[in-house]
Amino acid sequence: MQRAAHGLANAVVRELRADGRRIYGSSVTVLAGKGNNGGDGLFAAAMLARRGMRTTAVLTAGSAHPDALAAFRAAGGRVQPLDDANVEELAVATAGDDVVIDAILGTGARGGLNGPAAELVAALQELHPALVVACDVPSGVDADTGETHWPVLTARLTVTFGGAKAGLLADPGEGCSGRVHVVQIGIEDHLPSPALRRLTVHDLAKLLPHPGRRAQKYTRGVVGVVAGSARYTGAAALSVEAASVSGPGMVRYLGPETVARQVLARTPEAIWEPDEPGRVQAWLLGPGLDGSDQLQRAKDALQAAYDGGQPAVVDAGALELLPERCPPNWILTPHAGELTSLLGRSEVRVTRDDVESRTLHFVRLAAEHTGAVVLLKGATTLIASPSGTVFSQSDGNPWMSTAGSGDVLGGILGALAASYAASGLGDDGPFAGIGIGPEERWAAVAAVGASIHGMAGKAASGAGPTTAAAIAREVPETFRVIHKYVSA
Ligand SMILES: NC(=O)C1=CN([C@@H]2O[C@H](COP(=O)(O)OP(=O)(O)OC[C@H]3O[C@@H](n4cnc5c(N)ncnc54)[C@H](O)[C@@H]3O)[C@@H](O)[C@H]2O)[C@@H](O)CC1
Ligand SMILES: Nc1ncnc2c1ncn2[C@@H]1O[C@H](COP(=O)(O)OP(=O)(O)O)[C@@H](O)[C@H]1O
Ligand SMILES: [K+]
Repeated sequence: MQRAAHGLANAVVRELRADGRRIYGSSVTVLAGKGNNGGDGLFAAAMLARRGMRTTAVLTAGSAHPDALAAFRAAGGRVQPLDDANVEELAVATAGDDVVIDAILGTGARGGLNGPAAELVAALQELHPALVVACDVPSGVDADTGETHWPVLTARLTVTFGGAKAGLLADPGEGCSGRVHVVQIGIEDHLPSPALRRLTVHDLAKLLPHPGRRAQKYTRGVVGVVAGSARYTGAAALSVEAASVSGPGMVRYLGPETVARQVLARTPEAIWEPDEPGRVQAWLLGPGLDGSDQLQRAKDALQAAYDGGQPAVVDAGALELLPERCPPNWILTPHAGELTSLLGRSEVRVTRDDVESRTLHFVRLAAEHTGAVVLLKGATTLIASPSGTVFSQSDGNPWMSTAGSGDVLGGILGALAASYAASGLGDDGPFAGIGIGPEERWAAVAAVGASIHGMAGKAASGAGPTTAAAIAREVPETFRVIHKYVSA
């Protein structure tokens, strides 16, 4: 507990300094529940009091961790028990402080806040405190799932102990957590492996395909794309362009001539295949499909992938064409609405709101039911392997929620699938090197793609508007940025 509290207090100090604030004389209120989470918060506040901060503890449950409360009092902290009568007054006083530490509930929570604690948090959230730091997990967020019991005080920073909890890496929990800082407290070897894995840029540097000296276009992977239609020409143009800049040996485009002309005007490197495609190592099927001819091409390609054992990235309209059970090297890329329909195909009746409030649960369920890798798009992208492993990538920014952004993601994924299919995902390769087992490698490939898409989008946006085309144009530079981390 001392290590956790120390890590929390240090993080508060760093955050204040980064804001250009002095530590001595600044004010902090810790909202402390009765369990060990409150104990961590009180010990941390005691350390901050000893550094000259004005500290208040609002006890949300009447009692508090006895040793931590004693340490807090001994350090000169002021104690305020919360009750029905003083909620408003304490909310206003707390919102005026330089820092609020949320230490009401941690991993021992059952359900969310209620009573005066819920009222206090709801009132504080409205008052927008300057800096909220959550202790271990924002109170009300389920640490194991990211499911959220409102109200929750949105944190700028969550200081968590031992390892990043799944609830901090899956929406809606991630949306309440801000940046996540992990403090090692010496119990790491005894913890089970984390339920969610997030690839870092160092992981990406190890995993990205890199052409060998004697590479030629067929050994680098050929991706076949069935996308777009007379109505949605842009989906074809964007997905082919994105595939083409994501490092395959070649892109073959299948579609009507009118669309192909526009695709080739943008990406002259692509090959148009009116109907019978040449050899491909992986497929991208679905963005912007419309009309019976394009749907038929997608069906034929899906069948070819099934018969030939090739990976297929299946998006948008092509999600309707899936067999009951997919091969494990297929990557389905629904957004929350499409996941709702996908689950409906296996008699799981849910709404989009259900999916958005339980992202981890439903992405896992979809992978289990379809047998494929399922990549659920959103601010945080979750990628579930049918074997049960889930990756979580959150590298983009909200400006990326723009028409065609998903088509670009499809192109990146199709190209990566072709590259890895051509080079193999062998047992002694880089995936094994970072502890990714054979049954979770296609999910890792999808996580690599989601991460590249996010990084490219963030670079294209800076902190302002961007377009899908601009995201695609940033992909080669994103590869170069990642390669700088090789052996770093
Ligand atoms: N497990 C460990 O090894 C470590 C745990 N630590 C801290 O301990 C925390 C977990 O502590 P606890 O197990 O005491 O649990 P919590 O501090 O999360 O809270 C549990 C207490 O709150 C009550 N409670 C549960 N749900 C409630 C609700 N909805 N409304 C009001 N009260 C509720 C429980 O009856 C219990 O008394 C972690 O989050 C972390 O901050 C750290 O000190 C480091 C080590
Ligand atoms: N708030 C957000 N922050 C970051 N990325 C986002 C956000 N919202 C959506 N995205 C990403 O943008 C893309 C949108 O894809 P999609 O929903 O298929 O849109 P479209 O069909 O218009 O291309 C996905 O990759 C998704 O992860
Ligand atoms: K907390």
